[in-house]
Amino acid sequence: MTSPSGLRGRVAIVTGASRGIGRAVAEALVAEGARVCVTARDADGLRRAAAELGGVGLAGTVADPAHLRELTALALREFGRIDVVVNNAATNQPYGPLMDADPDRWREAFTVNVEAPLRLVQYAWHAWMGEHGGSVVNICTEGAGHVGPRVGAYGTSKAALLHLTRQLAGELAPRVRVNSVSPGLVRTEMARFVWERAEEETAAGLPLGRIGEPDDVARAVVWLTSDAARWITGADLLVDGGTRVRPAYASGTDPVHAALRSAAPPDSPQAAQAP
Ligand SMILES: NC(=O)c1ccc[n+]([C@@H]2O[C@H](COP(=O)([O-])OP(=O)(O)OC[C@H]3O[C@@H](n4cnc5c(N)ncnc54)[C@H](O)[C@@H]3O)[C@@H](O)[C@H]2O)c1
Repeated sequence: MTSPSGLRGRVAIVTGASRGIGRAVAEALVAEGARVCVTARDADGLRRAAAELGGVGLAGTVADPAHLRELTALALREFGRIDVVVNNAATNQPYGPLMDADPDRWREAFTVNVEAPLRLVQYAWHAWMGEHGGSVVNICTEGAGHVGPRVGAYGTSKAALLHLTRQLAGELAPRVRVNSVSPGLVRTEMARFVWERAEEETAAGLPLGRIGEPDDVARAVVWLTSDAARWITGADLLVDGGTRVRPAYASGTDPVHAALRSAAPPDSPQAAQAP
């Protein structure tokens, strides 16, 4: 029987899958009947994850193109096809002000967060997807549009990944769909330094009233890879509890919205008397 998502029997490569969002994505894909080939730097965590997922794993860094080539070869050798690539692994060190940015760390952000996703898609395209089709999801961030303290390299690299997503969507259509998911604050190790300090305030400022869990993001990723999203490419799906509508509906402090709230509705008697 085919699954409604069309993912049963398909094969997915997921990077950064030993924990957090990547792990949840791999679990959700397996729940849909897909087989997974996973990678992460942490060899023990990855071995455990691959075993629990019933998939295969190869520990290493996505910064190394040879590792990505081996990963692609492993998926083909073990499963004979590659239908889905999820570029999830990323580095997010607090880099400090850009005027003091260390060139090596700046390069690291772009190597891991931008170049590695491109390389993996290149290898998967040439090995399988270019001929047989497939779908790619890049994990960006809701924060890519914001200017923030100490995160300039990360934000800039993720903004580049957003554009890479659109560029690839154009170049690889109609064979391969390429989309991105942009999470807000999610309870993972990477963001621990934020949610440990500011979970309550962040949740209070979100229309949906809580920070994200890895599975919230995984469901969106799986949907984008599935046949349900078959006419979607080049899109970015925000999975963020409503961050973009926060000023209007949650904080009530935006002066424009305060003025709008106090203005009379167009069919009220006050509005009719207005000059
Ligand atoms: N957690 C959040 O609030 C949040 C918000 C927006 C975007 N994101 C994005 O979600 C994605 C997943 O982040 P997370 O929060 O689950 O992080 P995490 O730190 O919990 O997990 C990261 C995973 O990536 C792997 N990884 C990191 N660098 C790697 C490398 N060079 N090579 C191979 N594997 C590597 C780690 O081993 C781990 O498995 C990232 O792209 C991140 O930028 C996270």
